[in-house]
Amino acid sequence: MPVILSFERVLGELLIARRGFHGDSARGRVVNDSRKVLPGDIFVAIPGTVSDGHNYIDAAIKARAQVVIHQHPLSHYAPHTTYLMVTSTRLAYARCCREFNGCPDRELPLFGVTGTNGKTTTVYMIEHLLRAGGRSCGLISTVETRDGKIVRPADCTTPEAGVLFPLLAEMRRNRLAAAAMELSSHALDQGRVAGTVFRVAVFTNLSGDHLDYHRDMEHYYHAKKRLFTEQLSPKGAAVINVDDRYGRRLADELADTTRVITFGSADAEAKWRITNVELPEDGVRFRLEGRDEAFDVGSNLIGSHNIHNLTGAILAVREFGLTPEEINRALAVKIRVPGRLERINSRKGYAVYVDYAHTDDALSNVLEILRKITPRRLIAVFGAGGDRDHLKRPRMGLAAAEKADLVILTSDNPRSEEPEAIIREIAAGIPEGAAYEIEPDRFLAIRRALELAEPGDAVLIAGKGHETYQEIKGVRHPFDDRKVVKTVLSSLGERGEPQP
Ligand SMILES: CC(=O)N[C@H]1[C@@H](OP(=O)(O)OP(=O)(O)OC[C@H]2O[C@@H](n3ccc(=O)[nH]c3=O)[C@H](O)[C@@H]2O)O[C@H](CO)[C@@H](O)[C@@H]1O[C@H](C)C(=O)N[C@@H](C)C(=O)N[C@H](CCC(=O)O)C(=O)O
Ligand SMILES: Nc1ncnc2c1ncn2[C@@H]1O[C@H](COP(=O)(O)OP(=O)(O)OP(=O)(O)O)[C@@H](O)[C@H]1O
Ligand SMILES: N[C@H](CCC[C@H](N)C(=O)O)C(=O)O
Ligand SMILES: [Mg+2]
Repeated sequence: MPVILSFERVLGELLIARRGFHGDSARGRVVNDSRKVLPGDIFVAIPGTVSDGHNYIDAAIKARAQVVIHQHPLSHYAPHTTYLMVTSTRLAYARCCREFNGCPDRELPLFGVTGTNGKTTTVYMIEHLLRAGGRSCGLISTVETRDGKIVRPADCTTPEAGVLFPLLAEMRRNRLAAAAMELSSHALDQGRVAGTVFRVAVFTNLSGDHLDYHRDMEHYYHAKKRLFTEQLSPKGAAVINVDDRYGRRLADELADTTRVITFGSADAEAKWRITNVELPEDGVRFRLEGRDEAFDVGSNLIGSHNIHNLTGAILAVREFGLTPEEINRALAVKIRVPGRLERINSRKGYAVYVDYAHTDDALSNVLEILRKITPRRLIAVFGAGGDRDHLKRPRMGLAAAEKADLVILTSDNPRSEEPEAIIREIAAGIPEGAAYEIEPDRFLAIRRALELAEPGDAVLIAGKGHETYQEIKGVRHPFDDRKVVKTVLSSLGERGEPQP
């Protein structure tokens, strides 16, 4: 019967095994996919959501893996191979990736942001504030990663450990002062950042999403909470939005163990309160009041949700020593978050907004914001991702029908599902009598909305934001809402300019 080893013991064994391989210590990468194994690699067998890495151990050995890390006893053991059994191969994998990349988080202060909505926006704000304040900052986000030299489009929100730690190590080699990264609930649940220490952790909010994966809100909440209970430095700070009910709960549950910095609206019980809110058409203005200090904030980003995102970012960078003066200087420079309320004007006099709202909460929020600044009708075009949370679909239908004058349901990465079936699930939430149309072809849906729009109207095209593809049956076809809008506007002779 194999013995379960502690991680420290595993590391010790790995260092010996790596030295032993042809005397070449550079060999021995940690790999969790048998298809990527090269001679001398360490293969980690991870039980996944689709298959189980334990089924691929023979394939990994055939590809000449030198070491196998597993968590279940095996039916047979090959000669000339070192087997290490641990309680969780997922955690061992992340911790090995971290160690083999020199534990970059020891010298690179990390800002982690989690929550259902607002993560990307908040990490962009943190990066902006730090950079404008003279501190270079790496970025790991749903849109792209930036390591200080190279900007790469992102494949996911939080990369798996085998991609993440080399990226953080590169940031450290590039002498960045800090890094801001998004933590998805999947990443936290799967321990993609196990062992990593964060300087500041920000909680934006929690609402219904990803219940296909987490089963219920309680599991979803606990996945998010791990950032604060398992990954935050004892000297670090938790910045929490207590206008959100899960945020209030998190702040309460952390109060005895963690330095918690709460923020919320004027009447919230919070260390920092948001007052004097102004929501003009071209940005936001508000005052942030602490116990003994206050400062006035202004930004080009529109919408009350961005007041919360900005506050989270501001309180995070204050932990890094930025002063209110530095923060205000930085905010005087425009912030741009790709695909988040990006506005394109038509010559005819209506506005088009491309946004990444893909939950009912986000849709409802964004439509409320547009309602305040739109003189006439609101037209919303959106769909819902295939092979993802089904429960949010009817709620998205309801939220949009309640807040928009006309809804056009279309496709948004149907993946392996039938587009019409997804649309039917969204439509099931639309109340009787609400105005809606169905056009599964997203290009035609956008064209239909722009043809219907009159001067003074606003068209919201939601769900894809920065994305540049439409994924149908495993194939990603080029599709960028922003480009499609411009193409359609040109074809209608109404091409306007994007608003800065
Ligand atoms: C549900 C989920 O998170 N899945 C992720 C997870 O896959 P998994 O562990 O379930 O892997 P699996 O396919 O069951 O395979 C199990 C193991 O066998 C190995 N294997 C498999 C086949 C083979 O021939 N040989 C082999 O060794 C695999 O490499 C894996 O280690 O780990 C994989 C590698 O790390 C990820 O690519 C994969 O992301 C999939 C593509 C995905 O769609 N993830 C989404 C849901 C996601 O993570 N999204 C969040 C954002 C959500 C948000 O917006 O809030 C993100 O952080 O991006
Ligand atoms: N604080 C917020 N509260 C509610 N809605 C928000 C908030 N911030 C952003 N949104 C809405 O959610 C959309 C997605 O925002 P963002 O990309 O910042 O979120 P995210 O948490 O990174 O999402 P993802 O889980 O896809 O990575 C925005 O386009 C906007 O419509
Ligand atoms: N980043 C989120 C939202 C994607 C929204 C939509 N465009 C989709 O592809 O489902 C996710 O992975 O769930
Ligand atoms: Mg994101």
